[in-house]
Amino acid sequence: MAAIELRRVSRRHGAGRPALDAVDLAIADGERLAVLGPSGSGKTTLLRLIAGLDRPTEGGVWFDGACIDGVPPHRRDVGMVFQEPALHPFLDVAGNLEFGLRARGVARAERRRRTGEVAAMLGLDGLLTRRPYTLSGGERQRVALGRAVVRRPAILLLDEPFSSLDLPLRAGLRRELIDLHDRLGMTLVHVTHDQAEALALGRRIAVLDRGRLVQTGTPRDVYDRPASAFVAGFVGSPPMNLIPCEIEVDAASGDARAVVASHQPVRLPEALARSIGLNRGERRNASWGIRPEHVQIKGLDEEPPGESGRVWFDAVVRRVEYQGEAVLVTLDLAGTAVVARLAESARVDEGGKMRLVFDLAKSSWFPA
Ligand SMILES: Nc1ncnc2c1ncn2[C@@H]1O[C@H](COP(=O)(O)OP(=O)(O)OP(=O)(O)O)[C@@H](O)[C@H]1O
Repeated sequence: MAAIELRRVSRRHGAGRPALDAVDLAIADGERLAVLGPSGSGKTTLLRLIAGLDRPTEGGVWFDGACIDGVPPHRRDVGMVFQEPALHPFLDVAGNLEFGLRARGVARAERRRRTGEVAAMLGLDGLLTRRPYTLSGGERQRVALGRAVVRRPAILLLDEPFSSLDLPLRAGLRRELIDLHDRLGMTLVHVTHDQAEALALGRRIAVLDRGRLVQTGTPRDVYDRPASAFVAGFVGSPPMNLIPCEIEVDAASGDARAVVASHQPVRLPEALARSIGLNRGERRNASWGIRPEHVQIKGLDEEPPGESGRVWFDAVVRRVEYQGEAVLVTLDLAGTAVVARLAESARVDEGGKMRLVFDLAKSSWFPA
C-alpha cells in the first residue's frame, strides 16, 4: 500500500518565488501519475519531497494517511530513477541490479531469483555480465529502472529518465514502463517536461507552473479542457492556438459577442459569457483557444458556413509545412498566427487568402 498525499506543501529556498507553492495533491495507491511542467516549475522538488531527500518548509507529505516528514529516505519504501543513471561502473549489470538487495542482506538465492525476474521483464537477460560503460544509453536506463524496482518498492519516482534518449527509444521504454507498472502495480510518479510523454504515460496528469499545481486530470481532460491559457499553450504539438479577443455582453439583451481585431463581432452562446464570469454590460480581454485539428479552412469562393456554432474569419496563408500524414498551415489572422492541421490531401498555397472556420463547441476561452 502506498497512497501519497501532499497537503499544502511549499518549499522555499530563501526569498523569492518558492520552488513549490502550497501544493495539494493526492496520489492513489497504484496510480500512474505524470507530473508535467516546464523547466524550473518544481517537478524535481516535488519528487525529492516525496522521496525524503528534501523537506517541505510548509505543509506535509503523508503516506497511507500518516505524516512521514520525519522519516528518512531509506525507510520510505521508495525507488527513484534519475535523468542520468548512476550505475556502479565496476559492477556488471547483474551486480548493479543486486546491489540494493545485497545491502539489505537478502540471501544469495533470493537475490538471483529477483534479479532474474526483473532482467526478464526488462529484456536485460543478455546483458547481465556487461559493464555499464559498454551499454547504450537506453540499456543503461533500463538497468537503472531494474535496480529501482528489484526490491519492489511501493512507490517508484522517475525524474525525466528518458529525456536524454532519442524519440523512438523513448517511445519503446515508455511502453516497457507501462507494462512494468501493470505487472508490479506500485504507485508511479513520472516527472517530465515533455507533454507527449505525459499524455502517453500518465493515467492522470498533474501540471505545474512556477511551483503551483494548475491542473490535475486525465490526459483527455488536460488536452480537451485545459484549465488555463498556460496549460492550453503547453500541451499539444503544435499547441492550442490562442487568439486575443474581447468578449462583451450586451447590457440590454444579454447577448455575448467576441471581437477579434477589426473583424465583425461573433455571436457567442450565452452560457459562455457566464462561464468566464462576465455579467451584462461588461467586457473583458480574453484568449480564444482552438486546437489546430479543429481549425478548418475554406476558399473565399466557397459559401460561408451557414450552420450555427461555426464562425469564420478571413486570413492569409503564411506557411505550409508538409508532415507526411498531415499538413500544418500557419495563417495570419489580424496579426495573430493561427495553425491549422489539415489532411495531407489539402491543397493550400502560401500567400493565398482563405477563410478560417472555427467550431464554437470546440473552442476554449481564457480570461486575459
Ligand atoms: N537547492 C536550491 N536552491 C535554490 N533554488 C533551488 C534549489 N533547488 C531548486 N531551486 C529552484 O526551485 C525552482 C524549481 O526547481 P526544480 O528543479 O524543482 O524544477 P524542475 O521543474 O524540476 O526543473 P527542470 O526540469 O529544469 O529540472 C527553480 O527555480 C530552481 O532554480
